[in-house]
Amino acid sequence: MVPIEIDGLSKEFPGDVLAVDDLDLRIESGEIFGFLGPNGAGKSTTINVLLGFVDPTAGSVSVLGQDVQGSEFAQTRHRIGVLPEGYSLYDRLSAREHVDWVARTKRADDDPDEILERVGIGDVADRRVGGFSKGMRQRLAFGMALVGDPDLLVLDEPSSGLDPTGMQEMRAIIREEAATGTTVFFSSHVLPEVEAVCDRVGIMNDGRLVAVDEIETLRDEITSSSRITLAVRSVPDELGLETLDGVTNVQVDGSEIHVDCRATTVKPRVVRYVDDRATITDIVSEEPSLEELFNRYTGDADAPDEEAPSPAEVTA
Ligand SMILES: Nc1ncnc2c1ncn2[C@@H]1O[C@H](COP(=O)(O)OP(=O)(O)OP(=O)(O)O)[C@@H](O)[C@H]1O
Repeated sequence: MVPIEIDGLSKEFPGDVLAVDDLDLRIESGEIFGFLGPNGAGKSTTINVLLGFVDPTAGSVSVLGQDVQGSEFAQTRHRIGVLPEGYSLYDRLSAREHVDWVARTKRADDDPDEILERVGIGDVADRRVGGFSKGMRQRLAFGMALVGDPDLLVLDEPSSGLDPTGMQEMRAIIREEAATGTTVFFSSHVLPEVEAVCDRVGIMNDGRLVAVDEIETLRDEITSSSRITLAVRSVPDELGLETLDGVTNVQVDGSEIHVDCRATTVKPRVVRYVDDRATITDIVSEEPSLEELFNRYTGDADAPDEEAPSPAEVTA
């Protein structure tokens, strides 16, 4: 059974807003999938369709083997752990009461204290949530998503409000969940977090999925962005590196040779080529960051977590 299968999904909102445009996506069991895109790209809409909260305008979506529009889907929801965007908590209830409430709704026998301990707020289990900081609320919402040992975790911006330690702890839990076969689908603007934990990423832009693959493969697809710098004792005259297949640019700066390659796989050939002609004293290999990939695929020169651009400003 494929945990998430999306075929030709489109969602149009009134006012001619095409939030999701003909999306095909398949997520495999146990996979940690990062769903990226600038503000307004269509991530939350896709997630809302996945959870059966929003009906598609076109296409079909099946989650844990069930059509999200079918009458059986209500039961399937119990097997999904969700951390939605803009979740609400009850200020007068304690953290334990929140987890307990989800456990009862899901008919799960989890020990709320164990869950709260796991997400790092075991010591405030009895405190009313009204006085919680943003990070504490986020940890609680994440804990609520973990109730019932879900087969699928759908997390919308899970690290929002978390400090670096909180992010690390959340990543560790995500990995633990995936190791036991849980599929994790999460949207994020925090690119290092995505890079650290995801098997594959999908990049949405203006309602369309503009890239989907392992980060390494996406890197390789970005031409001339993969750079290697070789320090040599002395640069030979007429090195001729430009003629090497896959090399897109060569710059010599003193005793350093900067070489742009079409793919990371070209780099070993560059090293061998130079090694045959000079004495190499140092090698520095640079990869484009996920942020560069993101900007490249979304055509957005600004940082991805800047203020929301209008849909018209987000171009493919
Ligand atoms: N209920 C709605 N009614 C009308 N338009 C909507 C509705 N929900 C979303 N949209 C529009 O659909 C587009 C996609 O929005 P969506 O919230 O899916 O983007 P997103 O990628 O999740 O953005 P963000 O990163 O800002 O959360 C936007 O243009 C948004 O204004």
